[in-house]
Amino acid sequence: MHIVREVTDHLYWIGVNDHRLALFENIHPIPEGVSYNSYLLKGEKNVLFDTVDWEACRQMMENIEYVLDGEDLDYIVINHWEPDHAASLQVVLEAYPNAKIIGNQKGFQLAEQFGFKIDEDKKIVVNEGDVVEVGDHSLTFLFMPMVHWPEAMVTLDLTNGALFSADAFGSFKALDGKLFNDEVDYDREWIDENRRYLTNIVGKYGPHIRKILKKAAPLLDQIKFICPLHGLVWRSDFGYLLDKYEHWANYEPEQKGVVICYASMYGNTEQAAQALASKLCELGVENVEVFDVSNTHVSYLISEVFKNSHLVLASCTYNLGIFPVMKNFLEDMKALNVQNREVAVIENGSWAIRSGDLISEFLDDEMKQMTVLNDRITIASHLKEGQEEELDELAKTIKDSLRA
Ligand SMILES: Cc1cc2nc3c(=O)[nH]c(=O)nc-3n(C[C@H](O)[C@H](O)[C@H](O)COP(=O)(O)O)c2cc1C
Repeated sequence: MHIVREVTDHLYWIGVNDHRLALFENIHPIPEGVSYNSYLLKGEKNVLFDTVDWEACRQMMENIEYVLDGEDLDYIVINHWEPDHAASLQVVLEAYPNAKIIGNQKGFQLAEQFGFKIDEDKKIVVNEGDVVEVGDHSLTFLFMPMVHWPEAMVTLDLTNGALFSADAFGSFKALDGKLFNDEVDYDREWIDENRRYLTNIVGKYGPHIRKILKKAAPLLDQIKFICPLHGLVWRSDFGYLLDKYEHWANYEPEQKGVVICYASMYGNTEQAAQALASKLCELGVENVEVFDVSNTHVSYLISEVFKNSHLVLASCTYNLGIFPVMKNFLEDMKALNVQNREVAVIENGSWAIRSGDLISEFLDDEMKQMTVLNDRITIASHLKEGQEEELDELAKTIKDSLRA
């Protein structure tokens, strides 16, 4: 049975939802699933835009067959050769051997590396800005290297205004029947999974995202649909989405808020984190969130850090080092280029307390523009009664800094 939705006249979403995959890229949990989007234009020439993960191939093939309704496939545009989008290409080619493949030079190199067998006379190699006529539609191409692979490009159908944006503007979360951004309450139901996808997968490439946003700006008037390879199709409210991307790509927080992340074995560091959270809330600070680093997948922590302006790192000492899960979180922040945040540190230890110094050194030496607030709290095993004042001071410092 086909599962197809119309994007606009003659253009169909023929993608597939996946609720079975536990870990996207075998690393990021996706409890709400993911969609692999593929699109089919049925016109004077029939054009397929990207394919789907191997896992989802059978459903996509049924969808293609239904839309083509006995006609042949003329072209396949591959914007991105990552296997969750290109893996099913070989099967499509076997079913529709006359189809020509439109891609860029780097993409075809990758295709060869991944073992695709594509006849030379089937390849149409495009350069940035080329216009290719496919029947009554004209396609043009913008390259967006490292968002998030080197060959990635977007294709704009100049005839109907559909931008096939590859992984840009993509999101975790299965569509489950919905297709358009205006069919959901995006800010409530989708933005967190969108942010988690973007920040963890292409967070590192903020400057590259800025470049493609700049390149695409003059074309904005012509874009009527943004069709990413994961998540919803956008047909309204582009400003909302672009604003979010501007923040993420510039490493600017979306809101004033405090993310308290603690790493604790016996609960004493945790107690300090919770006490600080309660004091902040009592002072009227909004957007306070607390996370146990041991029990929260790091992709959620990264997403929260991109969203908020302030971070509290509370860690016990472990073999003269930072507690391993906290160290991993720091390394991940560094790898994803997190920067420009205000940070407070709480340390704990029972005989040689080192975690505070080490966290501060990491923030100063390994990351960019991370401002460490002065009032570090040091706990010798368990918070002493007299330390309440220190917590009050820290809460006040954070509040003042949020106001600045
Ligand atoms: C394997 C292991 C290594 C530790 N290494 C250190 C250390 O190097 N320096 C130190 O002061 N405390 C060390 N500790 C003790 C804890 O950091 C300390 O008891 C701390 O108060 C625990 O905080 P928590 O209650 O939040 O887990 C270690 C504990 C364990 C189990």
